Amino acid sequence: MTHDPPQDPLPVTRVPRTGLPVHAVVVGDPARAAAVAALLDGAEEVSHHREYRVFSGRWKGLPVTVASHGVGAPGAILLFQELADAGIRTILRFGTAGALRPGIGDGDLVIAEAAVRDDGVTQQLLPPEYPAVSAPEAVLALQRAARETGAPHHRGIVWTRAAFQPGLLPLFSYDGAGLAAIEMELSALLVTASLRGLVAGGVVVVDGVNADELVDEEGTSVYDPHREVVAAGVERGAVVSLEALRLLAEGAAGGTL
Ligand SMILES: O=P(O)(O)O[C@H]1O[C@H](CO)[C@@H](O)[C@H]1O
Ligand SMILES: O=c1cc[nH]c(=O)[nH]1
Repeated sequence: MTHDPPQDPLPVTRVPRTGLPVHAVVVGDPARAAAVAALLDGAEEVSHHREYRVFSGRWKGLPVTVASHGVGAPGAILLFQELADAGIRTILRFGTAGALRPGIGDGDLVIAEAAVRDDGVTQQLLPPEYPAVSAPEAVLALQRAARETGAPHHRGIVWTRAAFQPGLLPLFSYDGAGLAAIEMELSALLVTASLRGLVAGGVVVVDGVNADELVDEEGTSVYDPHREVVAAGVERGAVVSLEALRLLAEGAAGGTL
């Protein structure tokens, strides 16, 4: 899984300008990118610069790209933009998140229908009224893949929030708004996809919430991604993401919204 440096790479992420498979799974953690790539046939590392580690391979015959974007939307959006520049057409984010809604447990998957744009970067690109929405076919593909894989899953709006650690300011309360999960990059992907004409969506594995006031003790716990229940969810989520990409490529998402 080694690589020669790509010729004429894109400037920030150093991904190759041409030749990447057009369907991609993106994850925060470079080690998770390697773990997802290990599920592929013929996986090869294409490039690795900063937090941006990129693999290509085949999932059930479909050529796919797997890439890491690091923590935080301002850095992640640079990968999303450069993947679009490299000709990628479909991007699913496979991340981790805290659950915000009762009934969503650790290790469960949350399929994003949309995201709150609290990401710390897209506010500088376009007005706050602009929505961050998943492609409906991406929602359906992820839902069908989760059902067929037997992965416990939920659907809902995700809160993308730039600050992970609590500070002195109180957290805005979305009580009553029905948000499903909190993470840090998805809205930047969804906005980029709308601006660039890509198909995008996201699925996150619940690993606990990093803010005491958000913890729902009946469902999710305090933040601890290093548990067996999370590892099992990540294994299921990796397969769900790749399978959803395949359904999207075949135009076979199916199901009802
Ligand atoms: O597991 P990933 O994909 O990195 O996602 C979540 O985990 C990180 C925080 O620990 C943030 O990037 C957040 O969005
Ligand atoms: O970004 C994240 C990820 C997991 N849990 C959180 O509360 N936030």
